[in-house]
Amino acid sequence: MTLILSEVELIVKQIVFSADKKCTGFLNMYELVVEKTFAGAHNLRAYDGECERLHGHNWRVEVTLKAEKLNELGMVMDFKDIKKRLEEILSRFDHSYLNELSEFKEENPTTENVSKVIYDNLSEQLPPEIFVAKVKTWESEKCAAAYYI
Ligand SMILES: Nc1nc2c(c(=O)[nH]1)N=C([C@H](O)[C@H](O)COP(=O)(O)OP(=O)(O)OP(=O)(O)O)CN2
Repeated sequence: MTLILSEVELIVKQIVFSADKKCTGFLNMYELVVEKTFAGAHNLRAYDGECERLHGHNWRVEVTLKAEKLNELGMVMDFKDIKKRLEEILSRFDHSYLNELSEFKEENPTTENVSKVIYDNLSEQLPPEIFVAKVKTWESEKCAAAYYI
């Protein structure tokens, strides 16, 4: 039952997206994935355990874009372009103490929140025909959290 409900929810979201962005269909999409890394320190406020203390990670960020149509070059978006935008966003995070950034003054810089901040930042920059389907951030080789439509 849970699976069926989440599938319905996904389809409804895609229909809403299609209506918002004036796309005609929602089943056949192109997908583009790029990946970048950064090194950043953080501590999780109010966390009952060692993660409350200052520590660092080599984070890996995977961004998935989707579009219904390709541009005149046959691309969702040039890899160079999306990588540059992602790099610009991550340049603020790289070699920084994430808790000190404005985005994480109130919210804890968890992997979930890091993904959401990147998702929101990128979404603001993209033209309406391209959307950020998912941002998945890896805090370590085995732990990741994603924010997605
Ligand atoms: N849902 C989340 N859980 C945790 C997050 C998070 O961002 N989202 N973050 C942490 C801490 O940052 C912690 O440093 C990472 O925890 P963990 O993966 O357990 O790291 P370890 O290096 O201690 O892993 P081991 O496999 O135990 O060596 C915690 N939870």
